[in-house]
Amino acid sequence: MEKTAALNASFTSYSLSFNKILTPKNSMAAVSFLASFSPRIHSLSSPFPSLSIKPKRPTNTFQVRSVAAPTEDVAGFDDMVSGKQRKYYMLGGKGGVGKTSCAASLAVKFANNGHHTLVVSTDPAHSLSDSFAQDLTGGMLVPVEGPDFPLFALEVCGINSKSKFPNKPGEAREEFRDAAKNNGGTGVKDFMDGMGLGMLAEQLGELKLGELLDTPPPGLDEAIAISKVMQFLDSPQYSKFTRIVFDTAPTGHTLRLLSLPDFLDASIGKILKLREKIASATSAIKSVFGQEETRQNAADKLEQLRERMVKVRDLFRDTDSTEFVIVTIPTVMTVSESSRLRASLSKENVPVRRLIVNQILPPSAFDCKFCAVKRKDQMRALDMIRNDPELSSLKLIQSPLVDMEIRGVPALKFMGDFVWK
Ligand SMILES: Nc1ncnc2c1ncn2[C@@H]1O[C@H](COP(=O)(O)OP(=O)(O)OP(=O)(O)O)[C@@H](O)[C@H]1O
Repeated sequence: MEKTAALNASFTSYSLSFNKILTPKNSMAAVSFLASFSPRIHSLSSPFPSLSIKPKRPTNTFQVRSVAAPTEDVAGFDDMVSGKQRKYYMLGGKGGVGKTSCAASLAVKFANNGHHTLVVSTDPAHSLSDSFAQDLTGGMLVPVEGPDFPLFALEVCGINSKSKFPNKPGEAREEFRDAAKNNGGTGVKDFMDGMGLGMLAEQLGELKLGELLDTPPPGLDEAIAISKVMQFLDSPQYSKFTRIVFDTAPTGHTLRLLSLPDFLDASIGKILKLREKIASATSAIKSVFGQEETRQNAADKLEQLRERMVKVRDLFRDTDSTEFVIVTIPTVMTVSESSRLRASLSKENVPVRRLIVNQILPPSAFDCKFCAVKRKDQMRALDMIRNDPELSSLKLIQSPLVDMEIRGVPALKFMGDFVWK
C-alpha cells in the first residue's frame, strides 16, 4: 500500500517535472509535428490533457515510404508485445545517437503493456539512470518507478562503477586474467624465455597472451556481463521477466563482442593444449603452474568462460527470441557506420529487422538558414539509407528531434508512443 502511494507520488512528481520542461506552447508544437509524422499519432496522449492533437501536414515532411521500402513486411509493436514467451531486444549503434532513450522507451512501453520487463545496460558508460532520472546504479535489480506494470533496471559492468554486482569489469578482467595466467600467461613466457625454451616461448608469443592479459579484448566486459545476466535469468527468481531490453555499448564494442567467442575459442583451445605440452616438459616448468588441482580449476574456469561466451553468441543469433535494433541518426558518417554494423551482424547471423533513424528535424514551414542546410544534409543521409544495400530492407522507424531532453518515465512514454508503433 505504502509502496503504491510512493509510486504514485513519484509518478506525479515525474509528470510534473516533465510538464515543467514541456510548456503548453512547445508541447503543442511537438505534438502537432508528431501528428504530421504518422496518422497513428492521434492516439498519442499529450502530457497536457487539455491540448487537443490536431494533425497538420507542414511543408517539409519526410515520407516514410519514400525513404525505404522494406523487402519483407516487418510487423510492428503489436507483434513485439504479443506472447508471453521471453524475448530479448538489443539496441545498438554509434555513441550518442539515442540508444539508451530508445531502449528505455521500449522497456516502458513493454511494462505498460503488461510485461514484466527488465532493462539492462551493458554499456560500460551507463546512462540508464540519467535517462529514467532515477538512481539505478549499484549493479543490482532496481525497480523503476512510474510504469503501470513492474519494470526493473540493471546497470552492469560500468568501468568506474562501484558495483556490488559480481560482474563489475574489474572482476570480469580478473576472472579472465586469473584463468589465463594459470594456464600459461606472460609470467610463464618470461620464465621460459629465461630458460632458453625459445620454441615454446614463440608458440606462446603467437597466442598474444601478453596482449590478452594486459588489455583484455574489448567487448569482454560486456560479454561477461550479458552472460551473467543470462545466468540470472535462468534462475526461478527471474523467470517472471518476459521482455528483456539491452542497452548495448557503442558499435565497436558490439562487433568485438560478437567475434569474441570465436577468438576465445581459438585462444583458449590453444592455451589448454600448450599447457599440456609444457606441463609434461620438465618438472621445473611444472612448478610454475602450481599444483595439479589448481591447474585443473583454472582449466575449468577457462572452459566455463568459453562456454558462456558461446551462449552469448547463441543468444544473439536466436531468431525466435532475439532481435537487434540498430539506432542511427541522419548523418552520412553515422549511416555509414550503421551500414557496416548491419553487414557485420548479418555475417554473424544476428537477426536485425528495424532501423531507428533518430533526431530527424521536425518539419517546418519557415526554416532558418541553419535549419535549411541541416535539413538538406539529413535528406541526403536518408537517401543514403534508401539506397544502401544493407539498410534499405530494414523497417525504417523515423523518430523526430524533439525540443527537450528525453528524461524520466513520462518523457520516455511520450517517445515510446511515436517510436514503437
Ligand atoms: N529524439 C530526440 N530528441 C531530442 N533529444 C534526444 C532524442 N533522442 C535522444 N535525445 C537526447 O540525446 C542525448 C543522448 O541520448 P542517449 O543517451 O539515449 O544516447 P546513447 O546513444 O545511448 O548515448 P551513449 O552512446 O553515450 O550511451 C540525451 O540527452 C537524450 O535525451
